[in-house]
Amino acid sequence: MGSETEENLSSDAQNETKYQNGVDNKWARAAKVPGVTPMMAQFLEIKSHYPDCLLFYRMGDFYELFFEDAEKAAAALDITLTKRGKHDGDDIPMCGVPVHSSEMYLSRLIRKSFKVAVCEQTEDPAEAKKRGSKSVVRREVVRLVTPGTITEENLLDARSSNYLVSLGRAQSDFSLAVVEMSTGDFFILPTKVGRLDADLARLTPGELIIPEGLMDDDKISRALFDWRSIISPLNAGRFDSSFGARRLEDIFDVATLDGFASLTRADLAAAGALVDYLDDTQKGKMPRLYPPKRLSADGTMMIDAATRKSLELTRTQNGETSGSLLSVIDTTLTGAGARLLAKRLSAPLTDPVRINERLDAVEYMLERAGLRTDLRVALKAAPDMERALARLSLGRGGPRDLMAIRVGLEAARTIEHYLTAPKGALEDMAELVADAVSDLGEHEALIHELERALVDEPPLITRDGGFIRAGYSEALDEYRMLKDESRRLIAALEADYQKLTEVNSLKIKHNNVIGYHVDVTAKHAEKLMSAPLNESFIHRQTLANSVRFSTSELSKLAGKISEAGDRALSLEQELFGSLVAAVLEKAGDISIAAEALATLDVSTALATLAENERWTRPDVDDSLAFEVTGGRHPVVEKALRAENDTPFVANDCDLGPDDRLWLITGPNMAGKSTFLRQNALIAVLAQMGAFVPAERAHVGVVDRLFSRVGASDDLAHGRSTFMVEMVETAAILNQAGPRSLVILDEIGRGTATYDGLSIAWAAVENLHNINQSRALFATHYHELTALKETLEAVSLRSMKVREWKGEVVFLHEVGSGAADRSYGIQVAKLAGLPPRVIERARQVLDHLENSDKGDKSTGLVNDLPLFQSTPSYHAPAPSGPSELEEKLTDINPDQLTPKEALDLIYALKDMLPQD
Ligand SMILES: Nc1ncnc2c1ncn2[C@@H]1O[C@H](COP(=O)(O)OP(=O)(O)OP(=O)(O)O)[C@@H](O)[C@H]1O
Repeated sequence: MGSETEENLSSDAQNETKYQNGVDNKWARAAKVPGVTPMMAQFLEIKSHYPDCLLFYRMGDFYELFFEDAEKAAAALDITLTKRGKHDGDDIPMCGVPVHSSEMYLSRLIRKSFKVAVCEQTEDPAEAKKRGSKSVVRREVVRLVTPGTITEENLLDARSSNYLVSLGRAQSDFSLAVVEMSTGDFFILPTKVGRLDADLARLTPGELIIPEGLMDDDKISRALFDWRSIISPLNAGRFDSSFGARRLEDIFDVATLDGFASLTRADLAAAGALVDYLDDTQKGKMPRLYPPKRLSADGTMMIDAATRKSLELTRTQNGETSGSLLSVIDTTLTGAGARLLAKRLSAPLTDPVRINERLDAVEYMLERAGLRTDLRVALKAAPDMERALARLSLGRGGPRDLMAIRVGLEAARTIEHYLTAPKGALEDMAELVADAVSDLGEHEALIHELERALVDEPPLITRDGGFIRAGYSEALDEYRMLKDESRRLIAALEADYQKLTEVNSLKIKHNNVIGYHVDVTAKHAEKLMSAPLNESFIHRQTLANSVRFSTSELSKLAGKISEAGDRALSLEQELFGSLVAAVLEKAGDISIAAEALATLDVSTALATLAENERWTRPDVDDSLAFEVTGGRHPVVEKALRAENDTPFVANDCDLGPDDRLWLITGPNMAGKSTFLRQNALIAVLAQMGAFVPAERAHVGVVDRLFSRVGASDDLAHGRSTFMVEMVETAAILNQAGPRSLVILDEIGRGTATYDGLSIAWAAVENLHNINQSRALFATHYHELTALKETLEAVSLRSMKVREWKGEVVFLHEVGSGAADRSYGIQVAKLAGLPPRVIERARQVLDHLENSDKGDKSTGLVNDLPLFQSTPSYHAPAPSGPSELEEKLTDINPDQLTPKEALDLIYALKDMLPQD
């Protein structure tokens, strides 16, 4: 395809969607080019409806991709790009993936945010032939696979949620509708442009659908900037609120939505478009959805994207899960439990009552070690019922999904027994645990049915049968017996034929091409091909070492076997259908039980964590206290332990009304950032309902948490380090209130000293007087400590260090008062800056500290010309080859054995000056 067409193509693809009536895009036009083959015309016609998807076009055992789809997929999957035929004079690029391993390729494409339209052959090629020799087999897109709508076990991460989110708008109101297709969770989160980024950061969706044209609004486009790679713009007509209301009424089969939480127009716009998109991608097979819950944004701690990133709640700054807070606290045993824990961590609560309910459940488990061990053994065996159920309801489930339900319900039964069996258990049970017990429910009939029906280790898919247990269906047993019986008859026939032909090596064999046949070696073939045996034995095939025959008796028997096999298979599939129906009938109760298991998993996991790590229950209330005794940073503590078993130094933090703004000074590497972050993490942990890494903690609920700890360039946004820092600081100073907790680390350091100091100064004043938040402010500007005189709630703290033989030793202890010096040069020395640079820096520092007026740096140049003052830092001129150099000259590397070479390296190292 020429480059001119290429250009038209991309703009076409963006502007056109399949929802326009009568598609007229480059694909539709290409289908009409003279000379296009019927197959290519069909491909182009189908592709014209899915311009923004890669079209997996089924051809036999492969999905083929053509044109730019092929180029994109070949690059993304690292597979060979070839060509097939020509279109309008140009080669058609092509690549293909085998159907049997297509899931692996799909998962790679989905991870790279592609969408795939799966186009299958929907008629038998023989049928197509009847319409004429040139007719093409009918094909249809049966499913759109998009990052937010996958349900397959191997495409999903078992331990994290995969949300599909839709953004609806009605004038200035915004709403996010959220579905997790793999579990049926459906909720609505009202939002505002200002908190859109924070809300999305809380959800980290796999895919975000928005009305086309929304990004034209500058503010919205800025808020959505970080999410651009997962956005699918859809025709704005699909975000109409009255259309949305009708869609929801249809799906939930209700005449009015009044029974649901009252939904605003923005909610309906978002939810309607979401449901419509699901319907569309699943080609009418709607997943089972719970009625939407409307979450109140007020019920959770607001944490913006920058804060989440800086605190590394669920991912580290590099995007990895390992090393995040979640990775350290996650000791859950089930996928659903892990997902629930991540959800709680992403949305800590602000209502002390609800927080304490969660804490009660953790404490309940903590106090009962024996019970907890039993529960954890049972939980470990519990499969992911939520996801199995979703696959079954979409018609994508298999026998193992039924098995997952059975085993999951059995685990629920065992767990319920453990929880309720002890005497008096119900009386002092924590409320959430008691709720979970009642939610586990009673599923005896279904368990029993599935136990009777399924073999112990069923196959993944239904295609080949073999998953129904003998004894479950008389008819099935009979077909199976017939099949076995016929097999026995075949064995008998083989013996008969051996006798008849007097060929003892004669065998009856089976293969997929010619089915059952008589097989003899070439040596005996002649006998069977001559009279009288040739009357019964009909020659089929001659191979190098054997010759194959069929007989009418054998064909009859084979027919019986295959008939019995077919009947058995279709009966098994029928039985599968009824079992799925029986499960789906109880879907609501099963989901509730699955959720209860997840809650218990989280409570027991957090209790286990608390016990192992010596974490304590925080006091959480409505006060404005933030009082932590002996607090630790869970991730740094774990890293120190793993590295060299260094103990973590615990520190207190008390942001009472008179001391609500701590100004912390101290050298680099002394542990300021760690201290700041650990207090933010303690607030998050406490409010998600977990125990905290401290001896004691009293947390008055925090409504918004802000953290600006270190910054880096944001090249994608075209922002320098300083700009990023200022944008984030602006967000804090504009939004934080008296109930907020603010963590600010070294703001203003990315610019000229006085500018930076002035900004930091003004920021502290603003935080103290206007925002009045509880705040930890770490700085290198010792000048700021003067603010203590004018701002009454400012408290000065410093990281303690000790000097020892000119070196600085970090104690990692937070003490009162300001730091006496910054020790920057000592730290630089530790980092390995050359001694001459360190010495020179000391001179410069002395000079700066001693000159107190005028332009210090001009004075510096005059007083301390660099090269005049540093000759002694050059290494003394060598007077001849050193011992080391001599030794090196003597070495002949080619004559050394590896062992000698190693010894030599040790010897050379020993010769280095011992300084
Ligand atoms: N309380 C502590 N107990 C033990 N080790 C600690 C403690 N706090 C910090 N450390 C160790 O010190 C290192 C530096 O800590 P941190 O990054 O918090 O220092 P900083 O003062 O913020 O430095 P900078 O100003 O250079 O960012 C940590 O990586 C950790 O290994």
